[in-house]
Order: sequence, then structure tokens, then C-alpha cells
Amino acid sequence: MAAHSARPRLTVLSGPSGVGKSTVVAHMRKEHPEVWLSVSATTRRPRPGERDGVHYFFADDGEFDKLIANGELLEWAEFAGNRYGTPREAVMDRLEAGEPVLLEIDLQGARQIRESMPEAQLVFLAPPSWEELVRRLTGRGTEAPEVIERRLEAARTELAAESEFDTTLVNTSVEDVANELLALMRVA
Ligand SMILES: Nc1ncnc2c1ncn2[C@@H]1O[C@H](COP(=O)(O)OP(=O)(O)OP(=O)(O)O)[C@@H](O)[C@H]1O
Ligand SMILES: Nc1nc2c(ncn2[C@@H]2O[C@H](COP(=O)(O)O)[C@@H](O)[C@H]2O)c(=O)[nH]1
Repeated sequence: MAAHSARPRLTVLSGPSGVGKSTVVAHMRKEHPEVWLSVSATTRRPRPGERDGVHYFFADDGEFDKLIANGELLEWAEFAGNRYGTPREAVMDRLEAGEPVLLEIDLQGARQIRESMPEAQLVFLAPPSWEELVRRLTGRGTEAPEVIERRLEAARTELAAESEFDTTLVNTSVEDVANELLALMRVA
């Protein structure tokens, strides 16, 4: 991790599906739009309201294969039946400009970033309880029951890997966690 006094250049936010990563990041960026969040590529179908190039770059399998083959992804992973990856160039451009960069990615991606960019700061977002995680994921209403099952199965693995991260934040209050994340990124 970066030295304590320096601003971490790259921050990775991970945690089980439904814990509230996107909610926390959206809250944080409302107050601090200068925080740059990488837009991932994915083979997942858009949810209602999701826009290409804003929430994700939506790709079919062939397009995603090409991104991998051309080395255009900094990391990528298969998660609950879909592939997700971080476009390399945009992240590198921001880092070269000295701007803080935030990635919101799964455990497999966080592990790849740990390998390739050991100076990155890895933050784990944890739920207040397993029951609350299930409630949030189910209550979001965006996934079919079998997809929720796959995501909860992945969540058990992700929760067991918490100790691999530099810091854990428990998402009880969105506002508190957003402020804690800003402080970790040394933006606020
Ligand atoms: N602190 C909180 N208290 C109560 N509900 C919350 C809190 N944070 C997020 N939620 C709710 O939990 C649900 C899941 O949140 P969100 O979509 O942000 O999770 P996520 O971690 O980004 O999920 P995924 O990894 O699947 O994209 C949403 O309905 C959101 O409104
Ligand atoms: N390894 C990566 N994981 C990513 C990336 N972008 C998002 N994600 C993670 O996927 C799951 C599911 O996301 P959802 O939008 O379908 O709910 C979640 O944990 C995301 O953080 C990425 O580029 N690489």
C-alpha cells in the first residue's frame, strides 16, 4: 500500500454482491464528482436504467474476447455467469495525470490488481450481517432467484477473503461509509 502520508493513487472497492458498493460510490460522487470511477466492460445484459458507457460498456462475448486478446483489460473475471473487466487505458491515463482512481470490482479482480499494482489500496465493504446482505440483494429486485443464489454462493467466498484487504468498512450507513472511503482516498 502507499505510504500513509501519500495519497493512494489507486483504490479498489470490493465486497459481496448487494452489499452496497454502487450505492456508496454514487453517494460519494454526488458530493465529490472529481473522484474518477473506472467504467467496466461486461457481458451482462443492462438492467433497466443502465446506460452504455455510463454504468458499463456492454459487450457481447465476441467483443469481450477481443478486449482480452488485445490486452485492453487491466484485469477481468467471470462472476456469476458473466464476464467483467477494467479497461486499461483510461485507468493508466488518470494515474499518469496524478489523479486518484477508484475501481469497483470483485474479489478475483482485486487479487489481480494486488499482483500487478501492489501499491494499490484494497478496501473491503462488508455487510452488517449475512441476513442483511440477503435482504439487500433480494430487495434490489434486479436478479432472478437462481442468479441471487449464484451471487450468494460467491459472497461466502468473498466474505472469507476479507483479511486479504488493507481495510474493511462495514456498510451500516451509506453516508458514514462514503465519508470513510473519501478519507481513505484522501479526497475529503
Ligand atoms: N447502508 C445501506 N442500508 C440499507 N440498504 C442499503 C445500504 N447500502 C445499499 N443498500 C441497498 O442495497 C441494495 C444493493 O446495493 P448496491 O446495488 O449498491 O450493491 P452492490 O454492492 O453495488 O451490488 P453488486 O455487486 O451486485 O453490483 C440496493 O437496493 C441499495 O439501495
Ligand atoms: N473483476 C471485475 N469485477 C467487476 C468489474 N466491474 C464490476 N465488477 C463486479 O461484478 C460484480 C457484479 O456486478 P453487477 O453490476 O452485475 O451487479 C460486482 O461484484 C462488481 O463489483 C470489473 O471490471 N472487474
